[in-house]
Amino acid sequence: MILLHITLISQQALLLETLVPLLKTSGFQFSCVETLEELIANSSLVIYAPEHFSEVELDVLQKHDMFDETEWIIITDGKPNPYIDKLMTMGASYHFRTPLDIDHLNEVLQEFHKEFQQEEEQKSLAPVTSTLDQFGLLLGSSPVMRRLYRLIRRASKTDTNIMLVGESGTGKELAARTIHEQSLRAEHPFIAINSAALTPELVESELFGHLKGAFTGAVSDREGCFEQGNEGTLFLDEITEMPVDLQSKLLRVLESGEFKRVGSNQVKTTNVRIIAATNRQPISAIEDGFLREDIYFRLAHFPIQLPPLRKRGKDITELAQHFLAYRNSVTGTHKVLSDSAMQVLMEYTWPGNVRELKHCIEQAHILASDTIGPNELALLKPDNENTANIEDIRPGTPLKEAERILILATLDSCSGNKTQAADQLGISLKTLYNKLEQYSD
Ligand SMILES: Nc1ncnc2c1ncn2[C@@H]1O[C@H](COP(=O)(O)OP(=O)(O)OP(=O)(O)O)[C@@H](O)[C@H]1O
Repeated sequence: MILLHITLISQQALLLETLVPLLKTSGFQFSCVETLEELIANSSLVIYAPEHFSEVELDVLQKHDMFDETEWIIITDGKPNPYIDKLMTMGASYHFRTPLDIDHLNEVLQEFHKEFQQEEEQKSLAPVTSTLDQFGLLLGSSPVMRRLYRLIRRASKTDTNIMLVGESGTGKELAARTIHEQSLRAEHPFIAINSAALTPELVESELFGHLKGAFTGAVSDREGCFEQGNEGTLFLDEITEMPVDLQSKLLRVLESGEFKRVGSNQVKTTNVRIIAATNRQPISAIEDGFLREDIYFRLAHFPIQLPPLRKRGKDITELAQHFLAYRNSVTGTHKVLSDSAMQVLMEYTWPGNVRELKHCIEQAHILASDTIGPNELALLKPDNENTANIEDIRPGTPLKEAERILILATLDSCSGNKTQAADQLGISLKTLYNKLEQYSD
């Protein structure tokens, strides 16, 4: 049996009297200490009931990254305290106020116990291709990823709309699928739509469907995502690229659950959960006119930030090992990464995040005979043909090749931000997507 540990930190006699019997029978291994400093490592869950909570305690928690691997339940007398608010934004799970609702607390403990146990069981079943933790479809063991897993776990239990914010290639779609698969809607469809990859007319018809003859090319009636995804989850990727007038229509559906197919007057109803994603920071997208403020507030009950790969420390090399192990298993090879290649991977800034890393390893696996060294990390080499070197454009360079180099170089100078690159190049985001797709073939 897996033993999970819970620690209570409190010096309050009355509270101890109520809590100790509950915790002793909660299924966790239990210990009780008086101060934060005495907290032992490897508790899965901590219940912290400080008499006073000030900047000093907050500092201790922050300094030791105490939220990275442990779930925290805070108990206070409920008086307003800005440091407690900060604590909650740092990743504490629950805040209970005295007098305690013991039944609710017990429910929460049982939920955590079940979740932890499932996690441990999954870990022991996982194939040993790497040492990375996996949560749903996401891989990564870094503190920032663990925090993300916690947020996702909490979000999955609710039915509110969600906004995922993160650079391109950080795994927003994987996160959305994970939330869906862990939610009560898991048995129903997950429908993904990328607003940037469609023309404004098509986005509307994709979302709401259309009647035959509603526009040129509408040769038959068609269901949109809101109908197909009824009872399920609708993933709206690149929401900030959706035309603003369409965002108003979307807002109406979010408020009323009602919509009309393009070309129809018949009102239909839908029950979908929206998970929207963007690689722009929402507040600046609102300021720049790319996102309606009201839609942001509708969607951002639960804003979740996905960390860029460069902030994920050792995840970089472990993900590289994971992608390599996968290629090895598919092709029956045993190729390895050299230490110097690992060093190069750690030093690179990864503007394209995990997607870029995956492609880089896949390509290196093809190029290397046994050992992948810095030379095989093709995407990172400045003189490689895949790298866009603007000096390579000369009179006589084939137009298509010049265009490819220019597009990739612009994307590189915008740190992988496609919207910004498309703006600078004077082309639509849709065109940029299409071009990049051609280059990846
Ligand atoms: N944490 C992760 N673990 C494993 N694979 C990942 C992770 N994050 C991203 N990937 C891989 O990287 C690629 C891009 O992921 P995904 O499409 O989810 O990113 P995104 O943030 O939605 O990108 P974009 O904004 O460009 O649409 C996929 O191949 C995915 O499998």
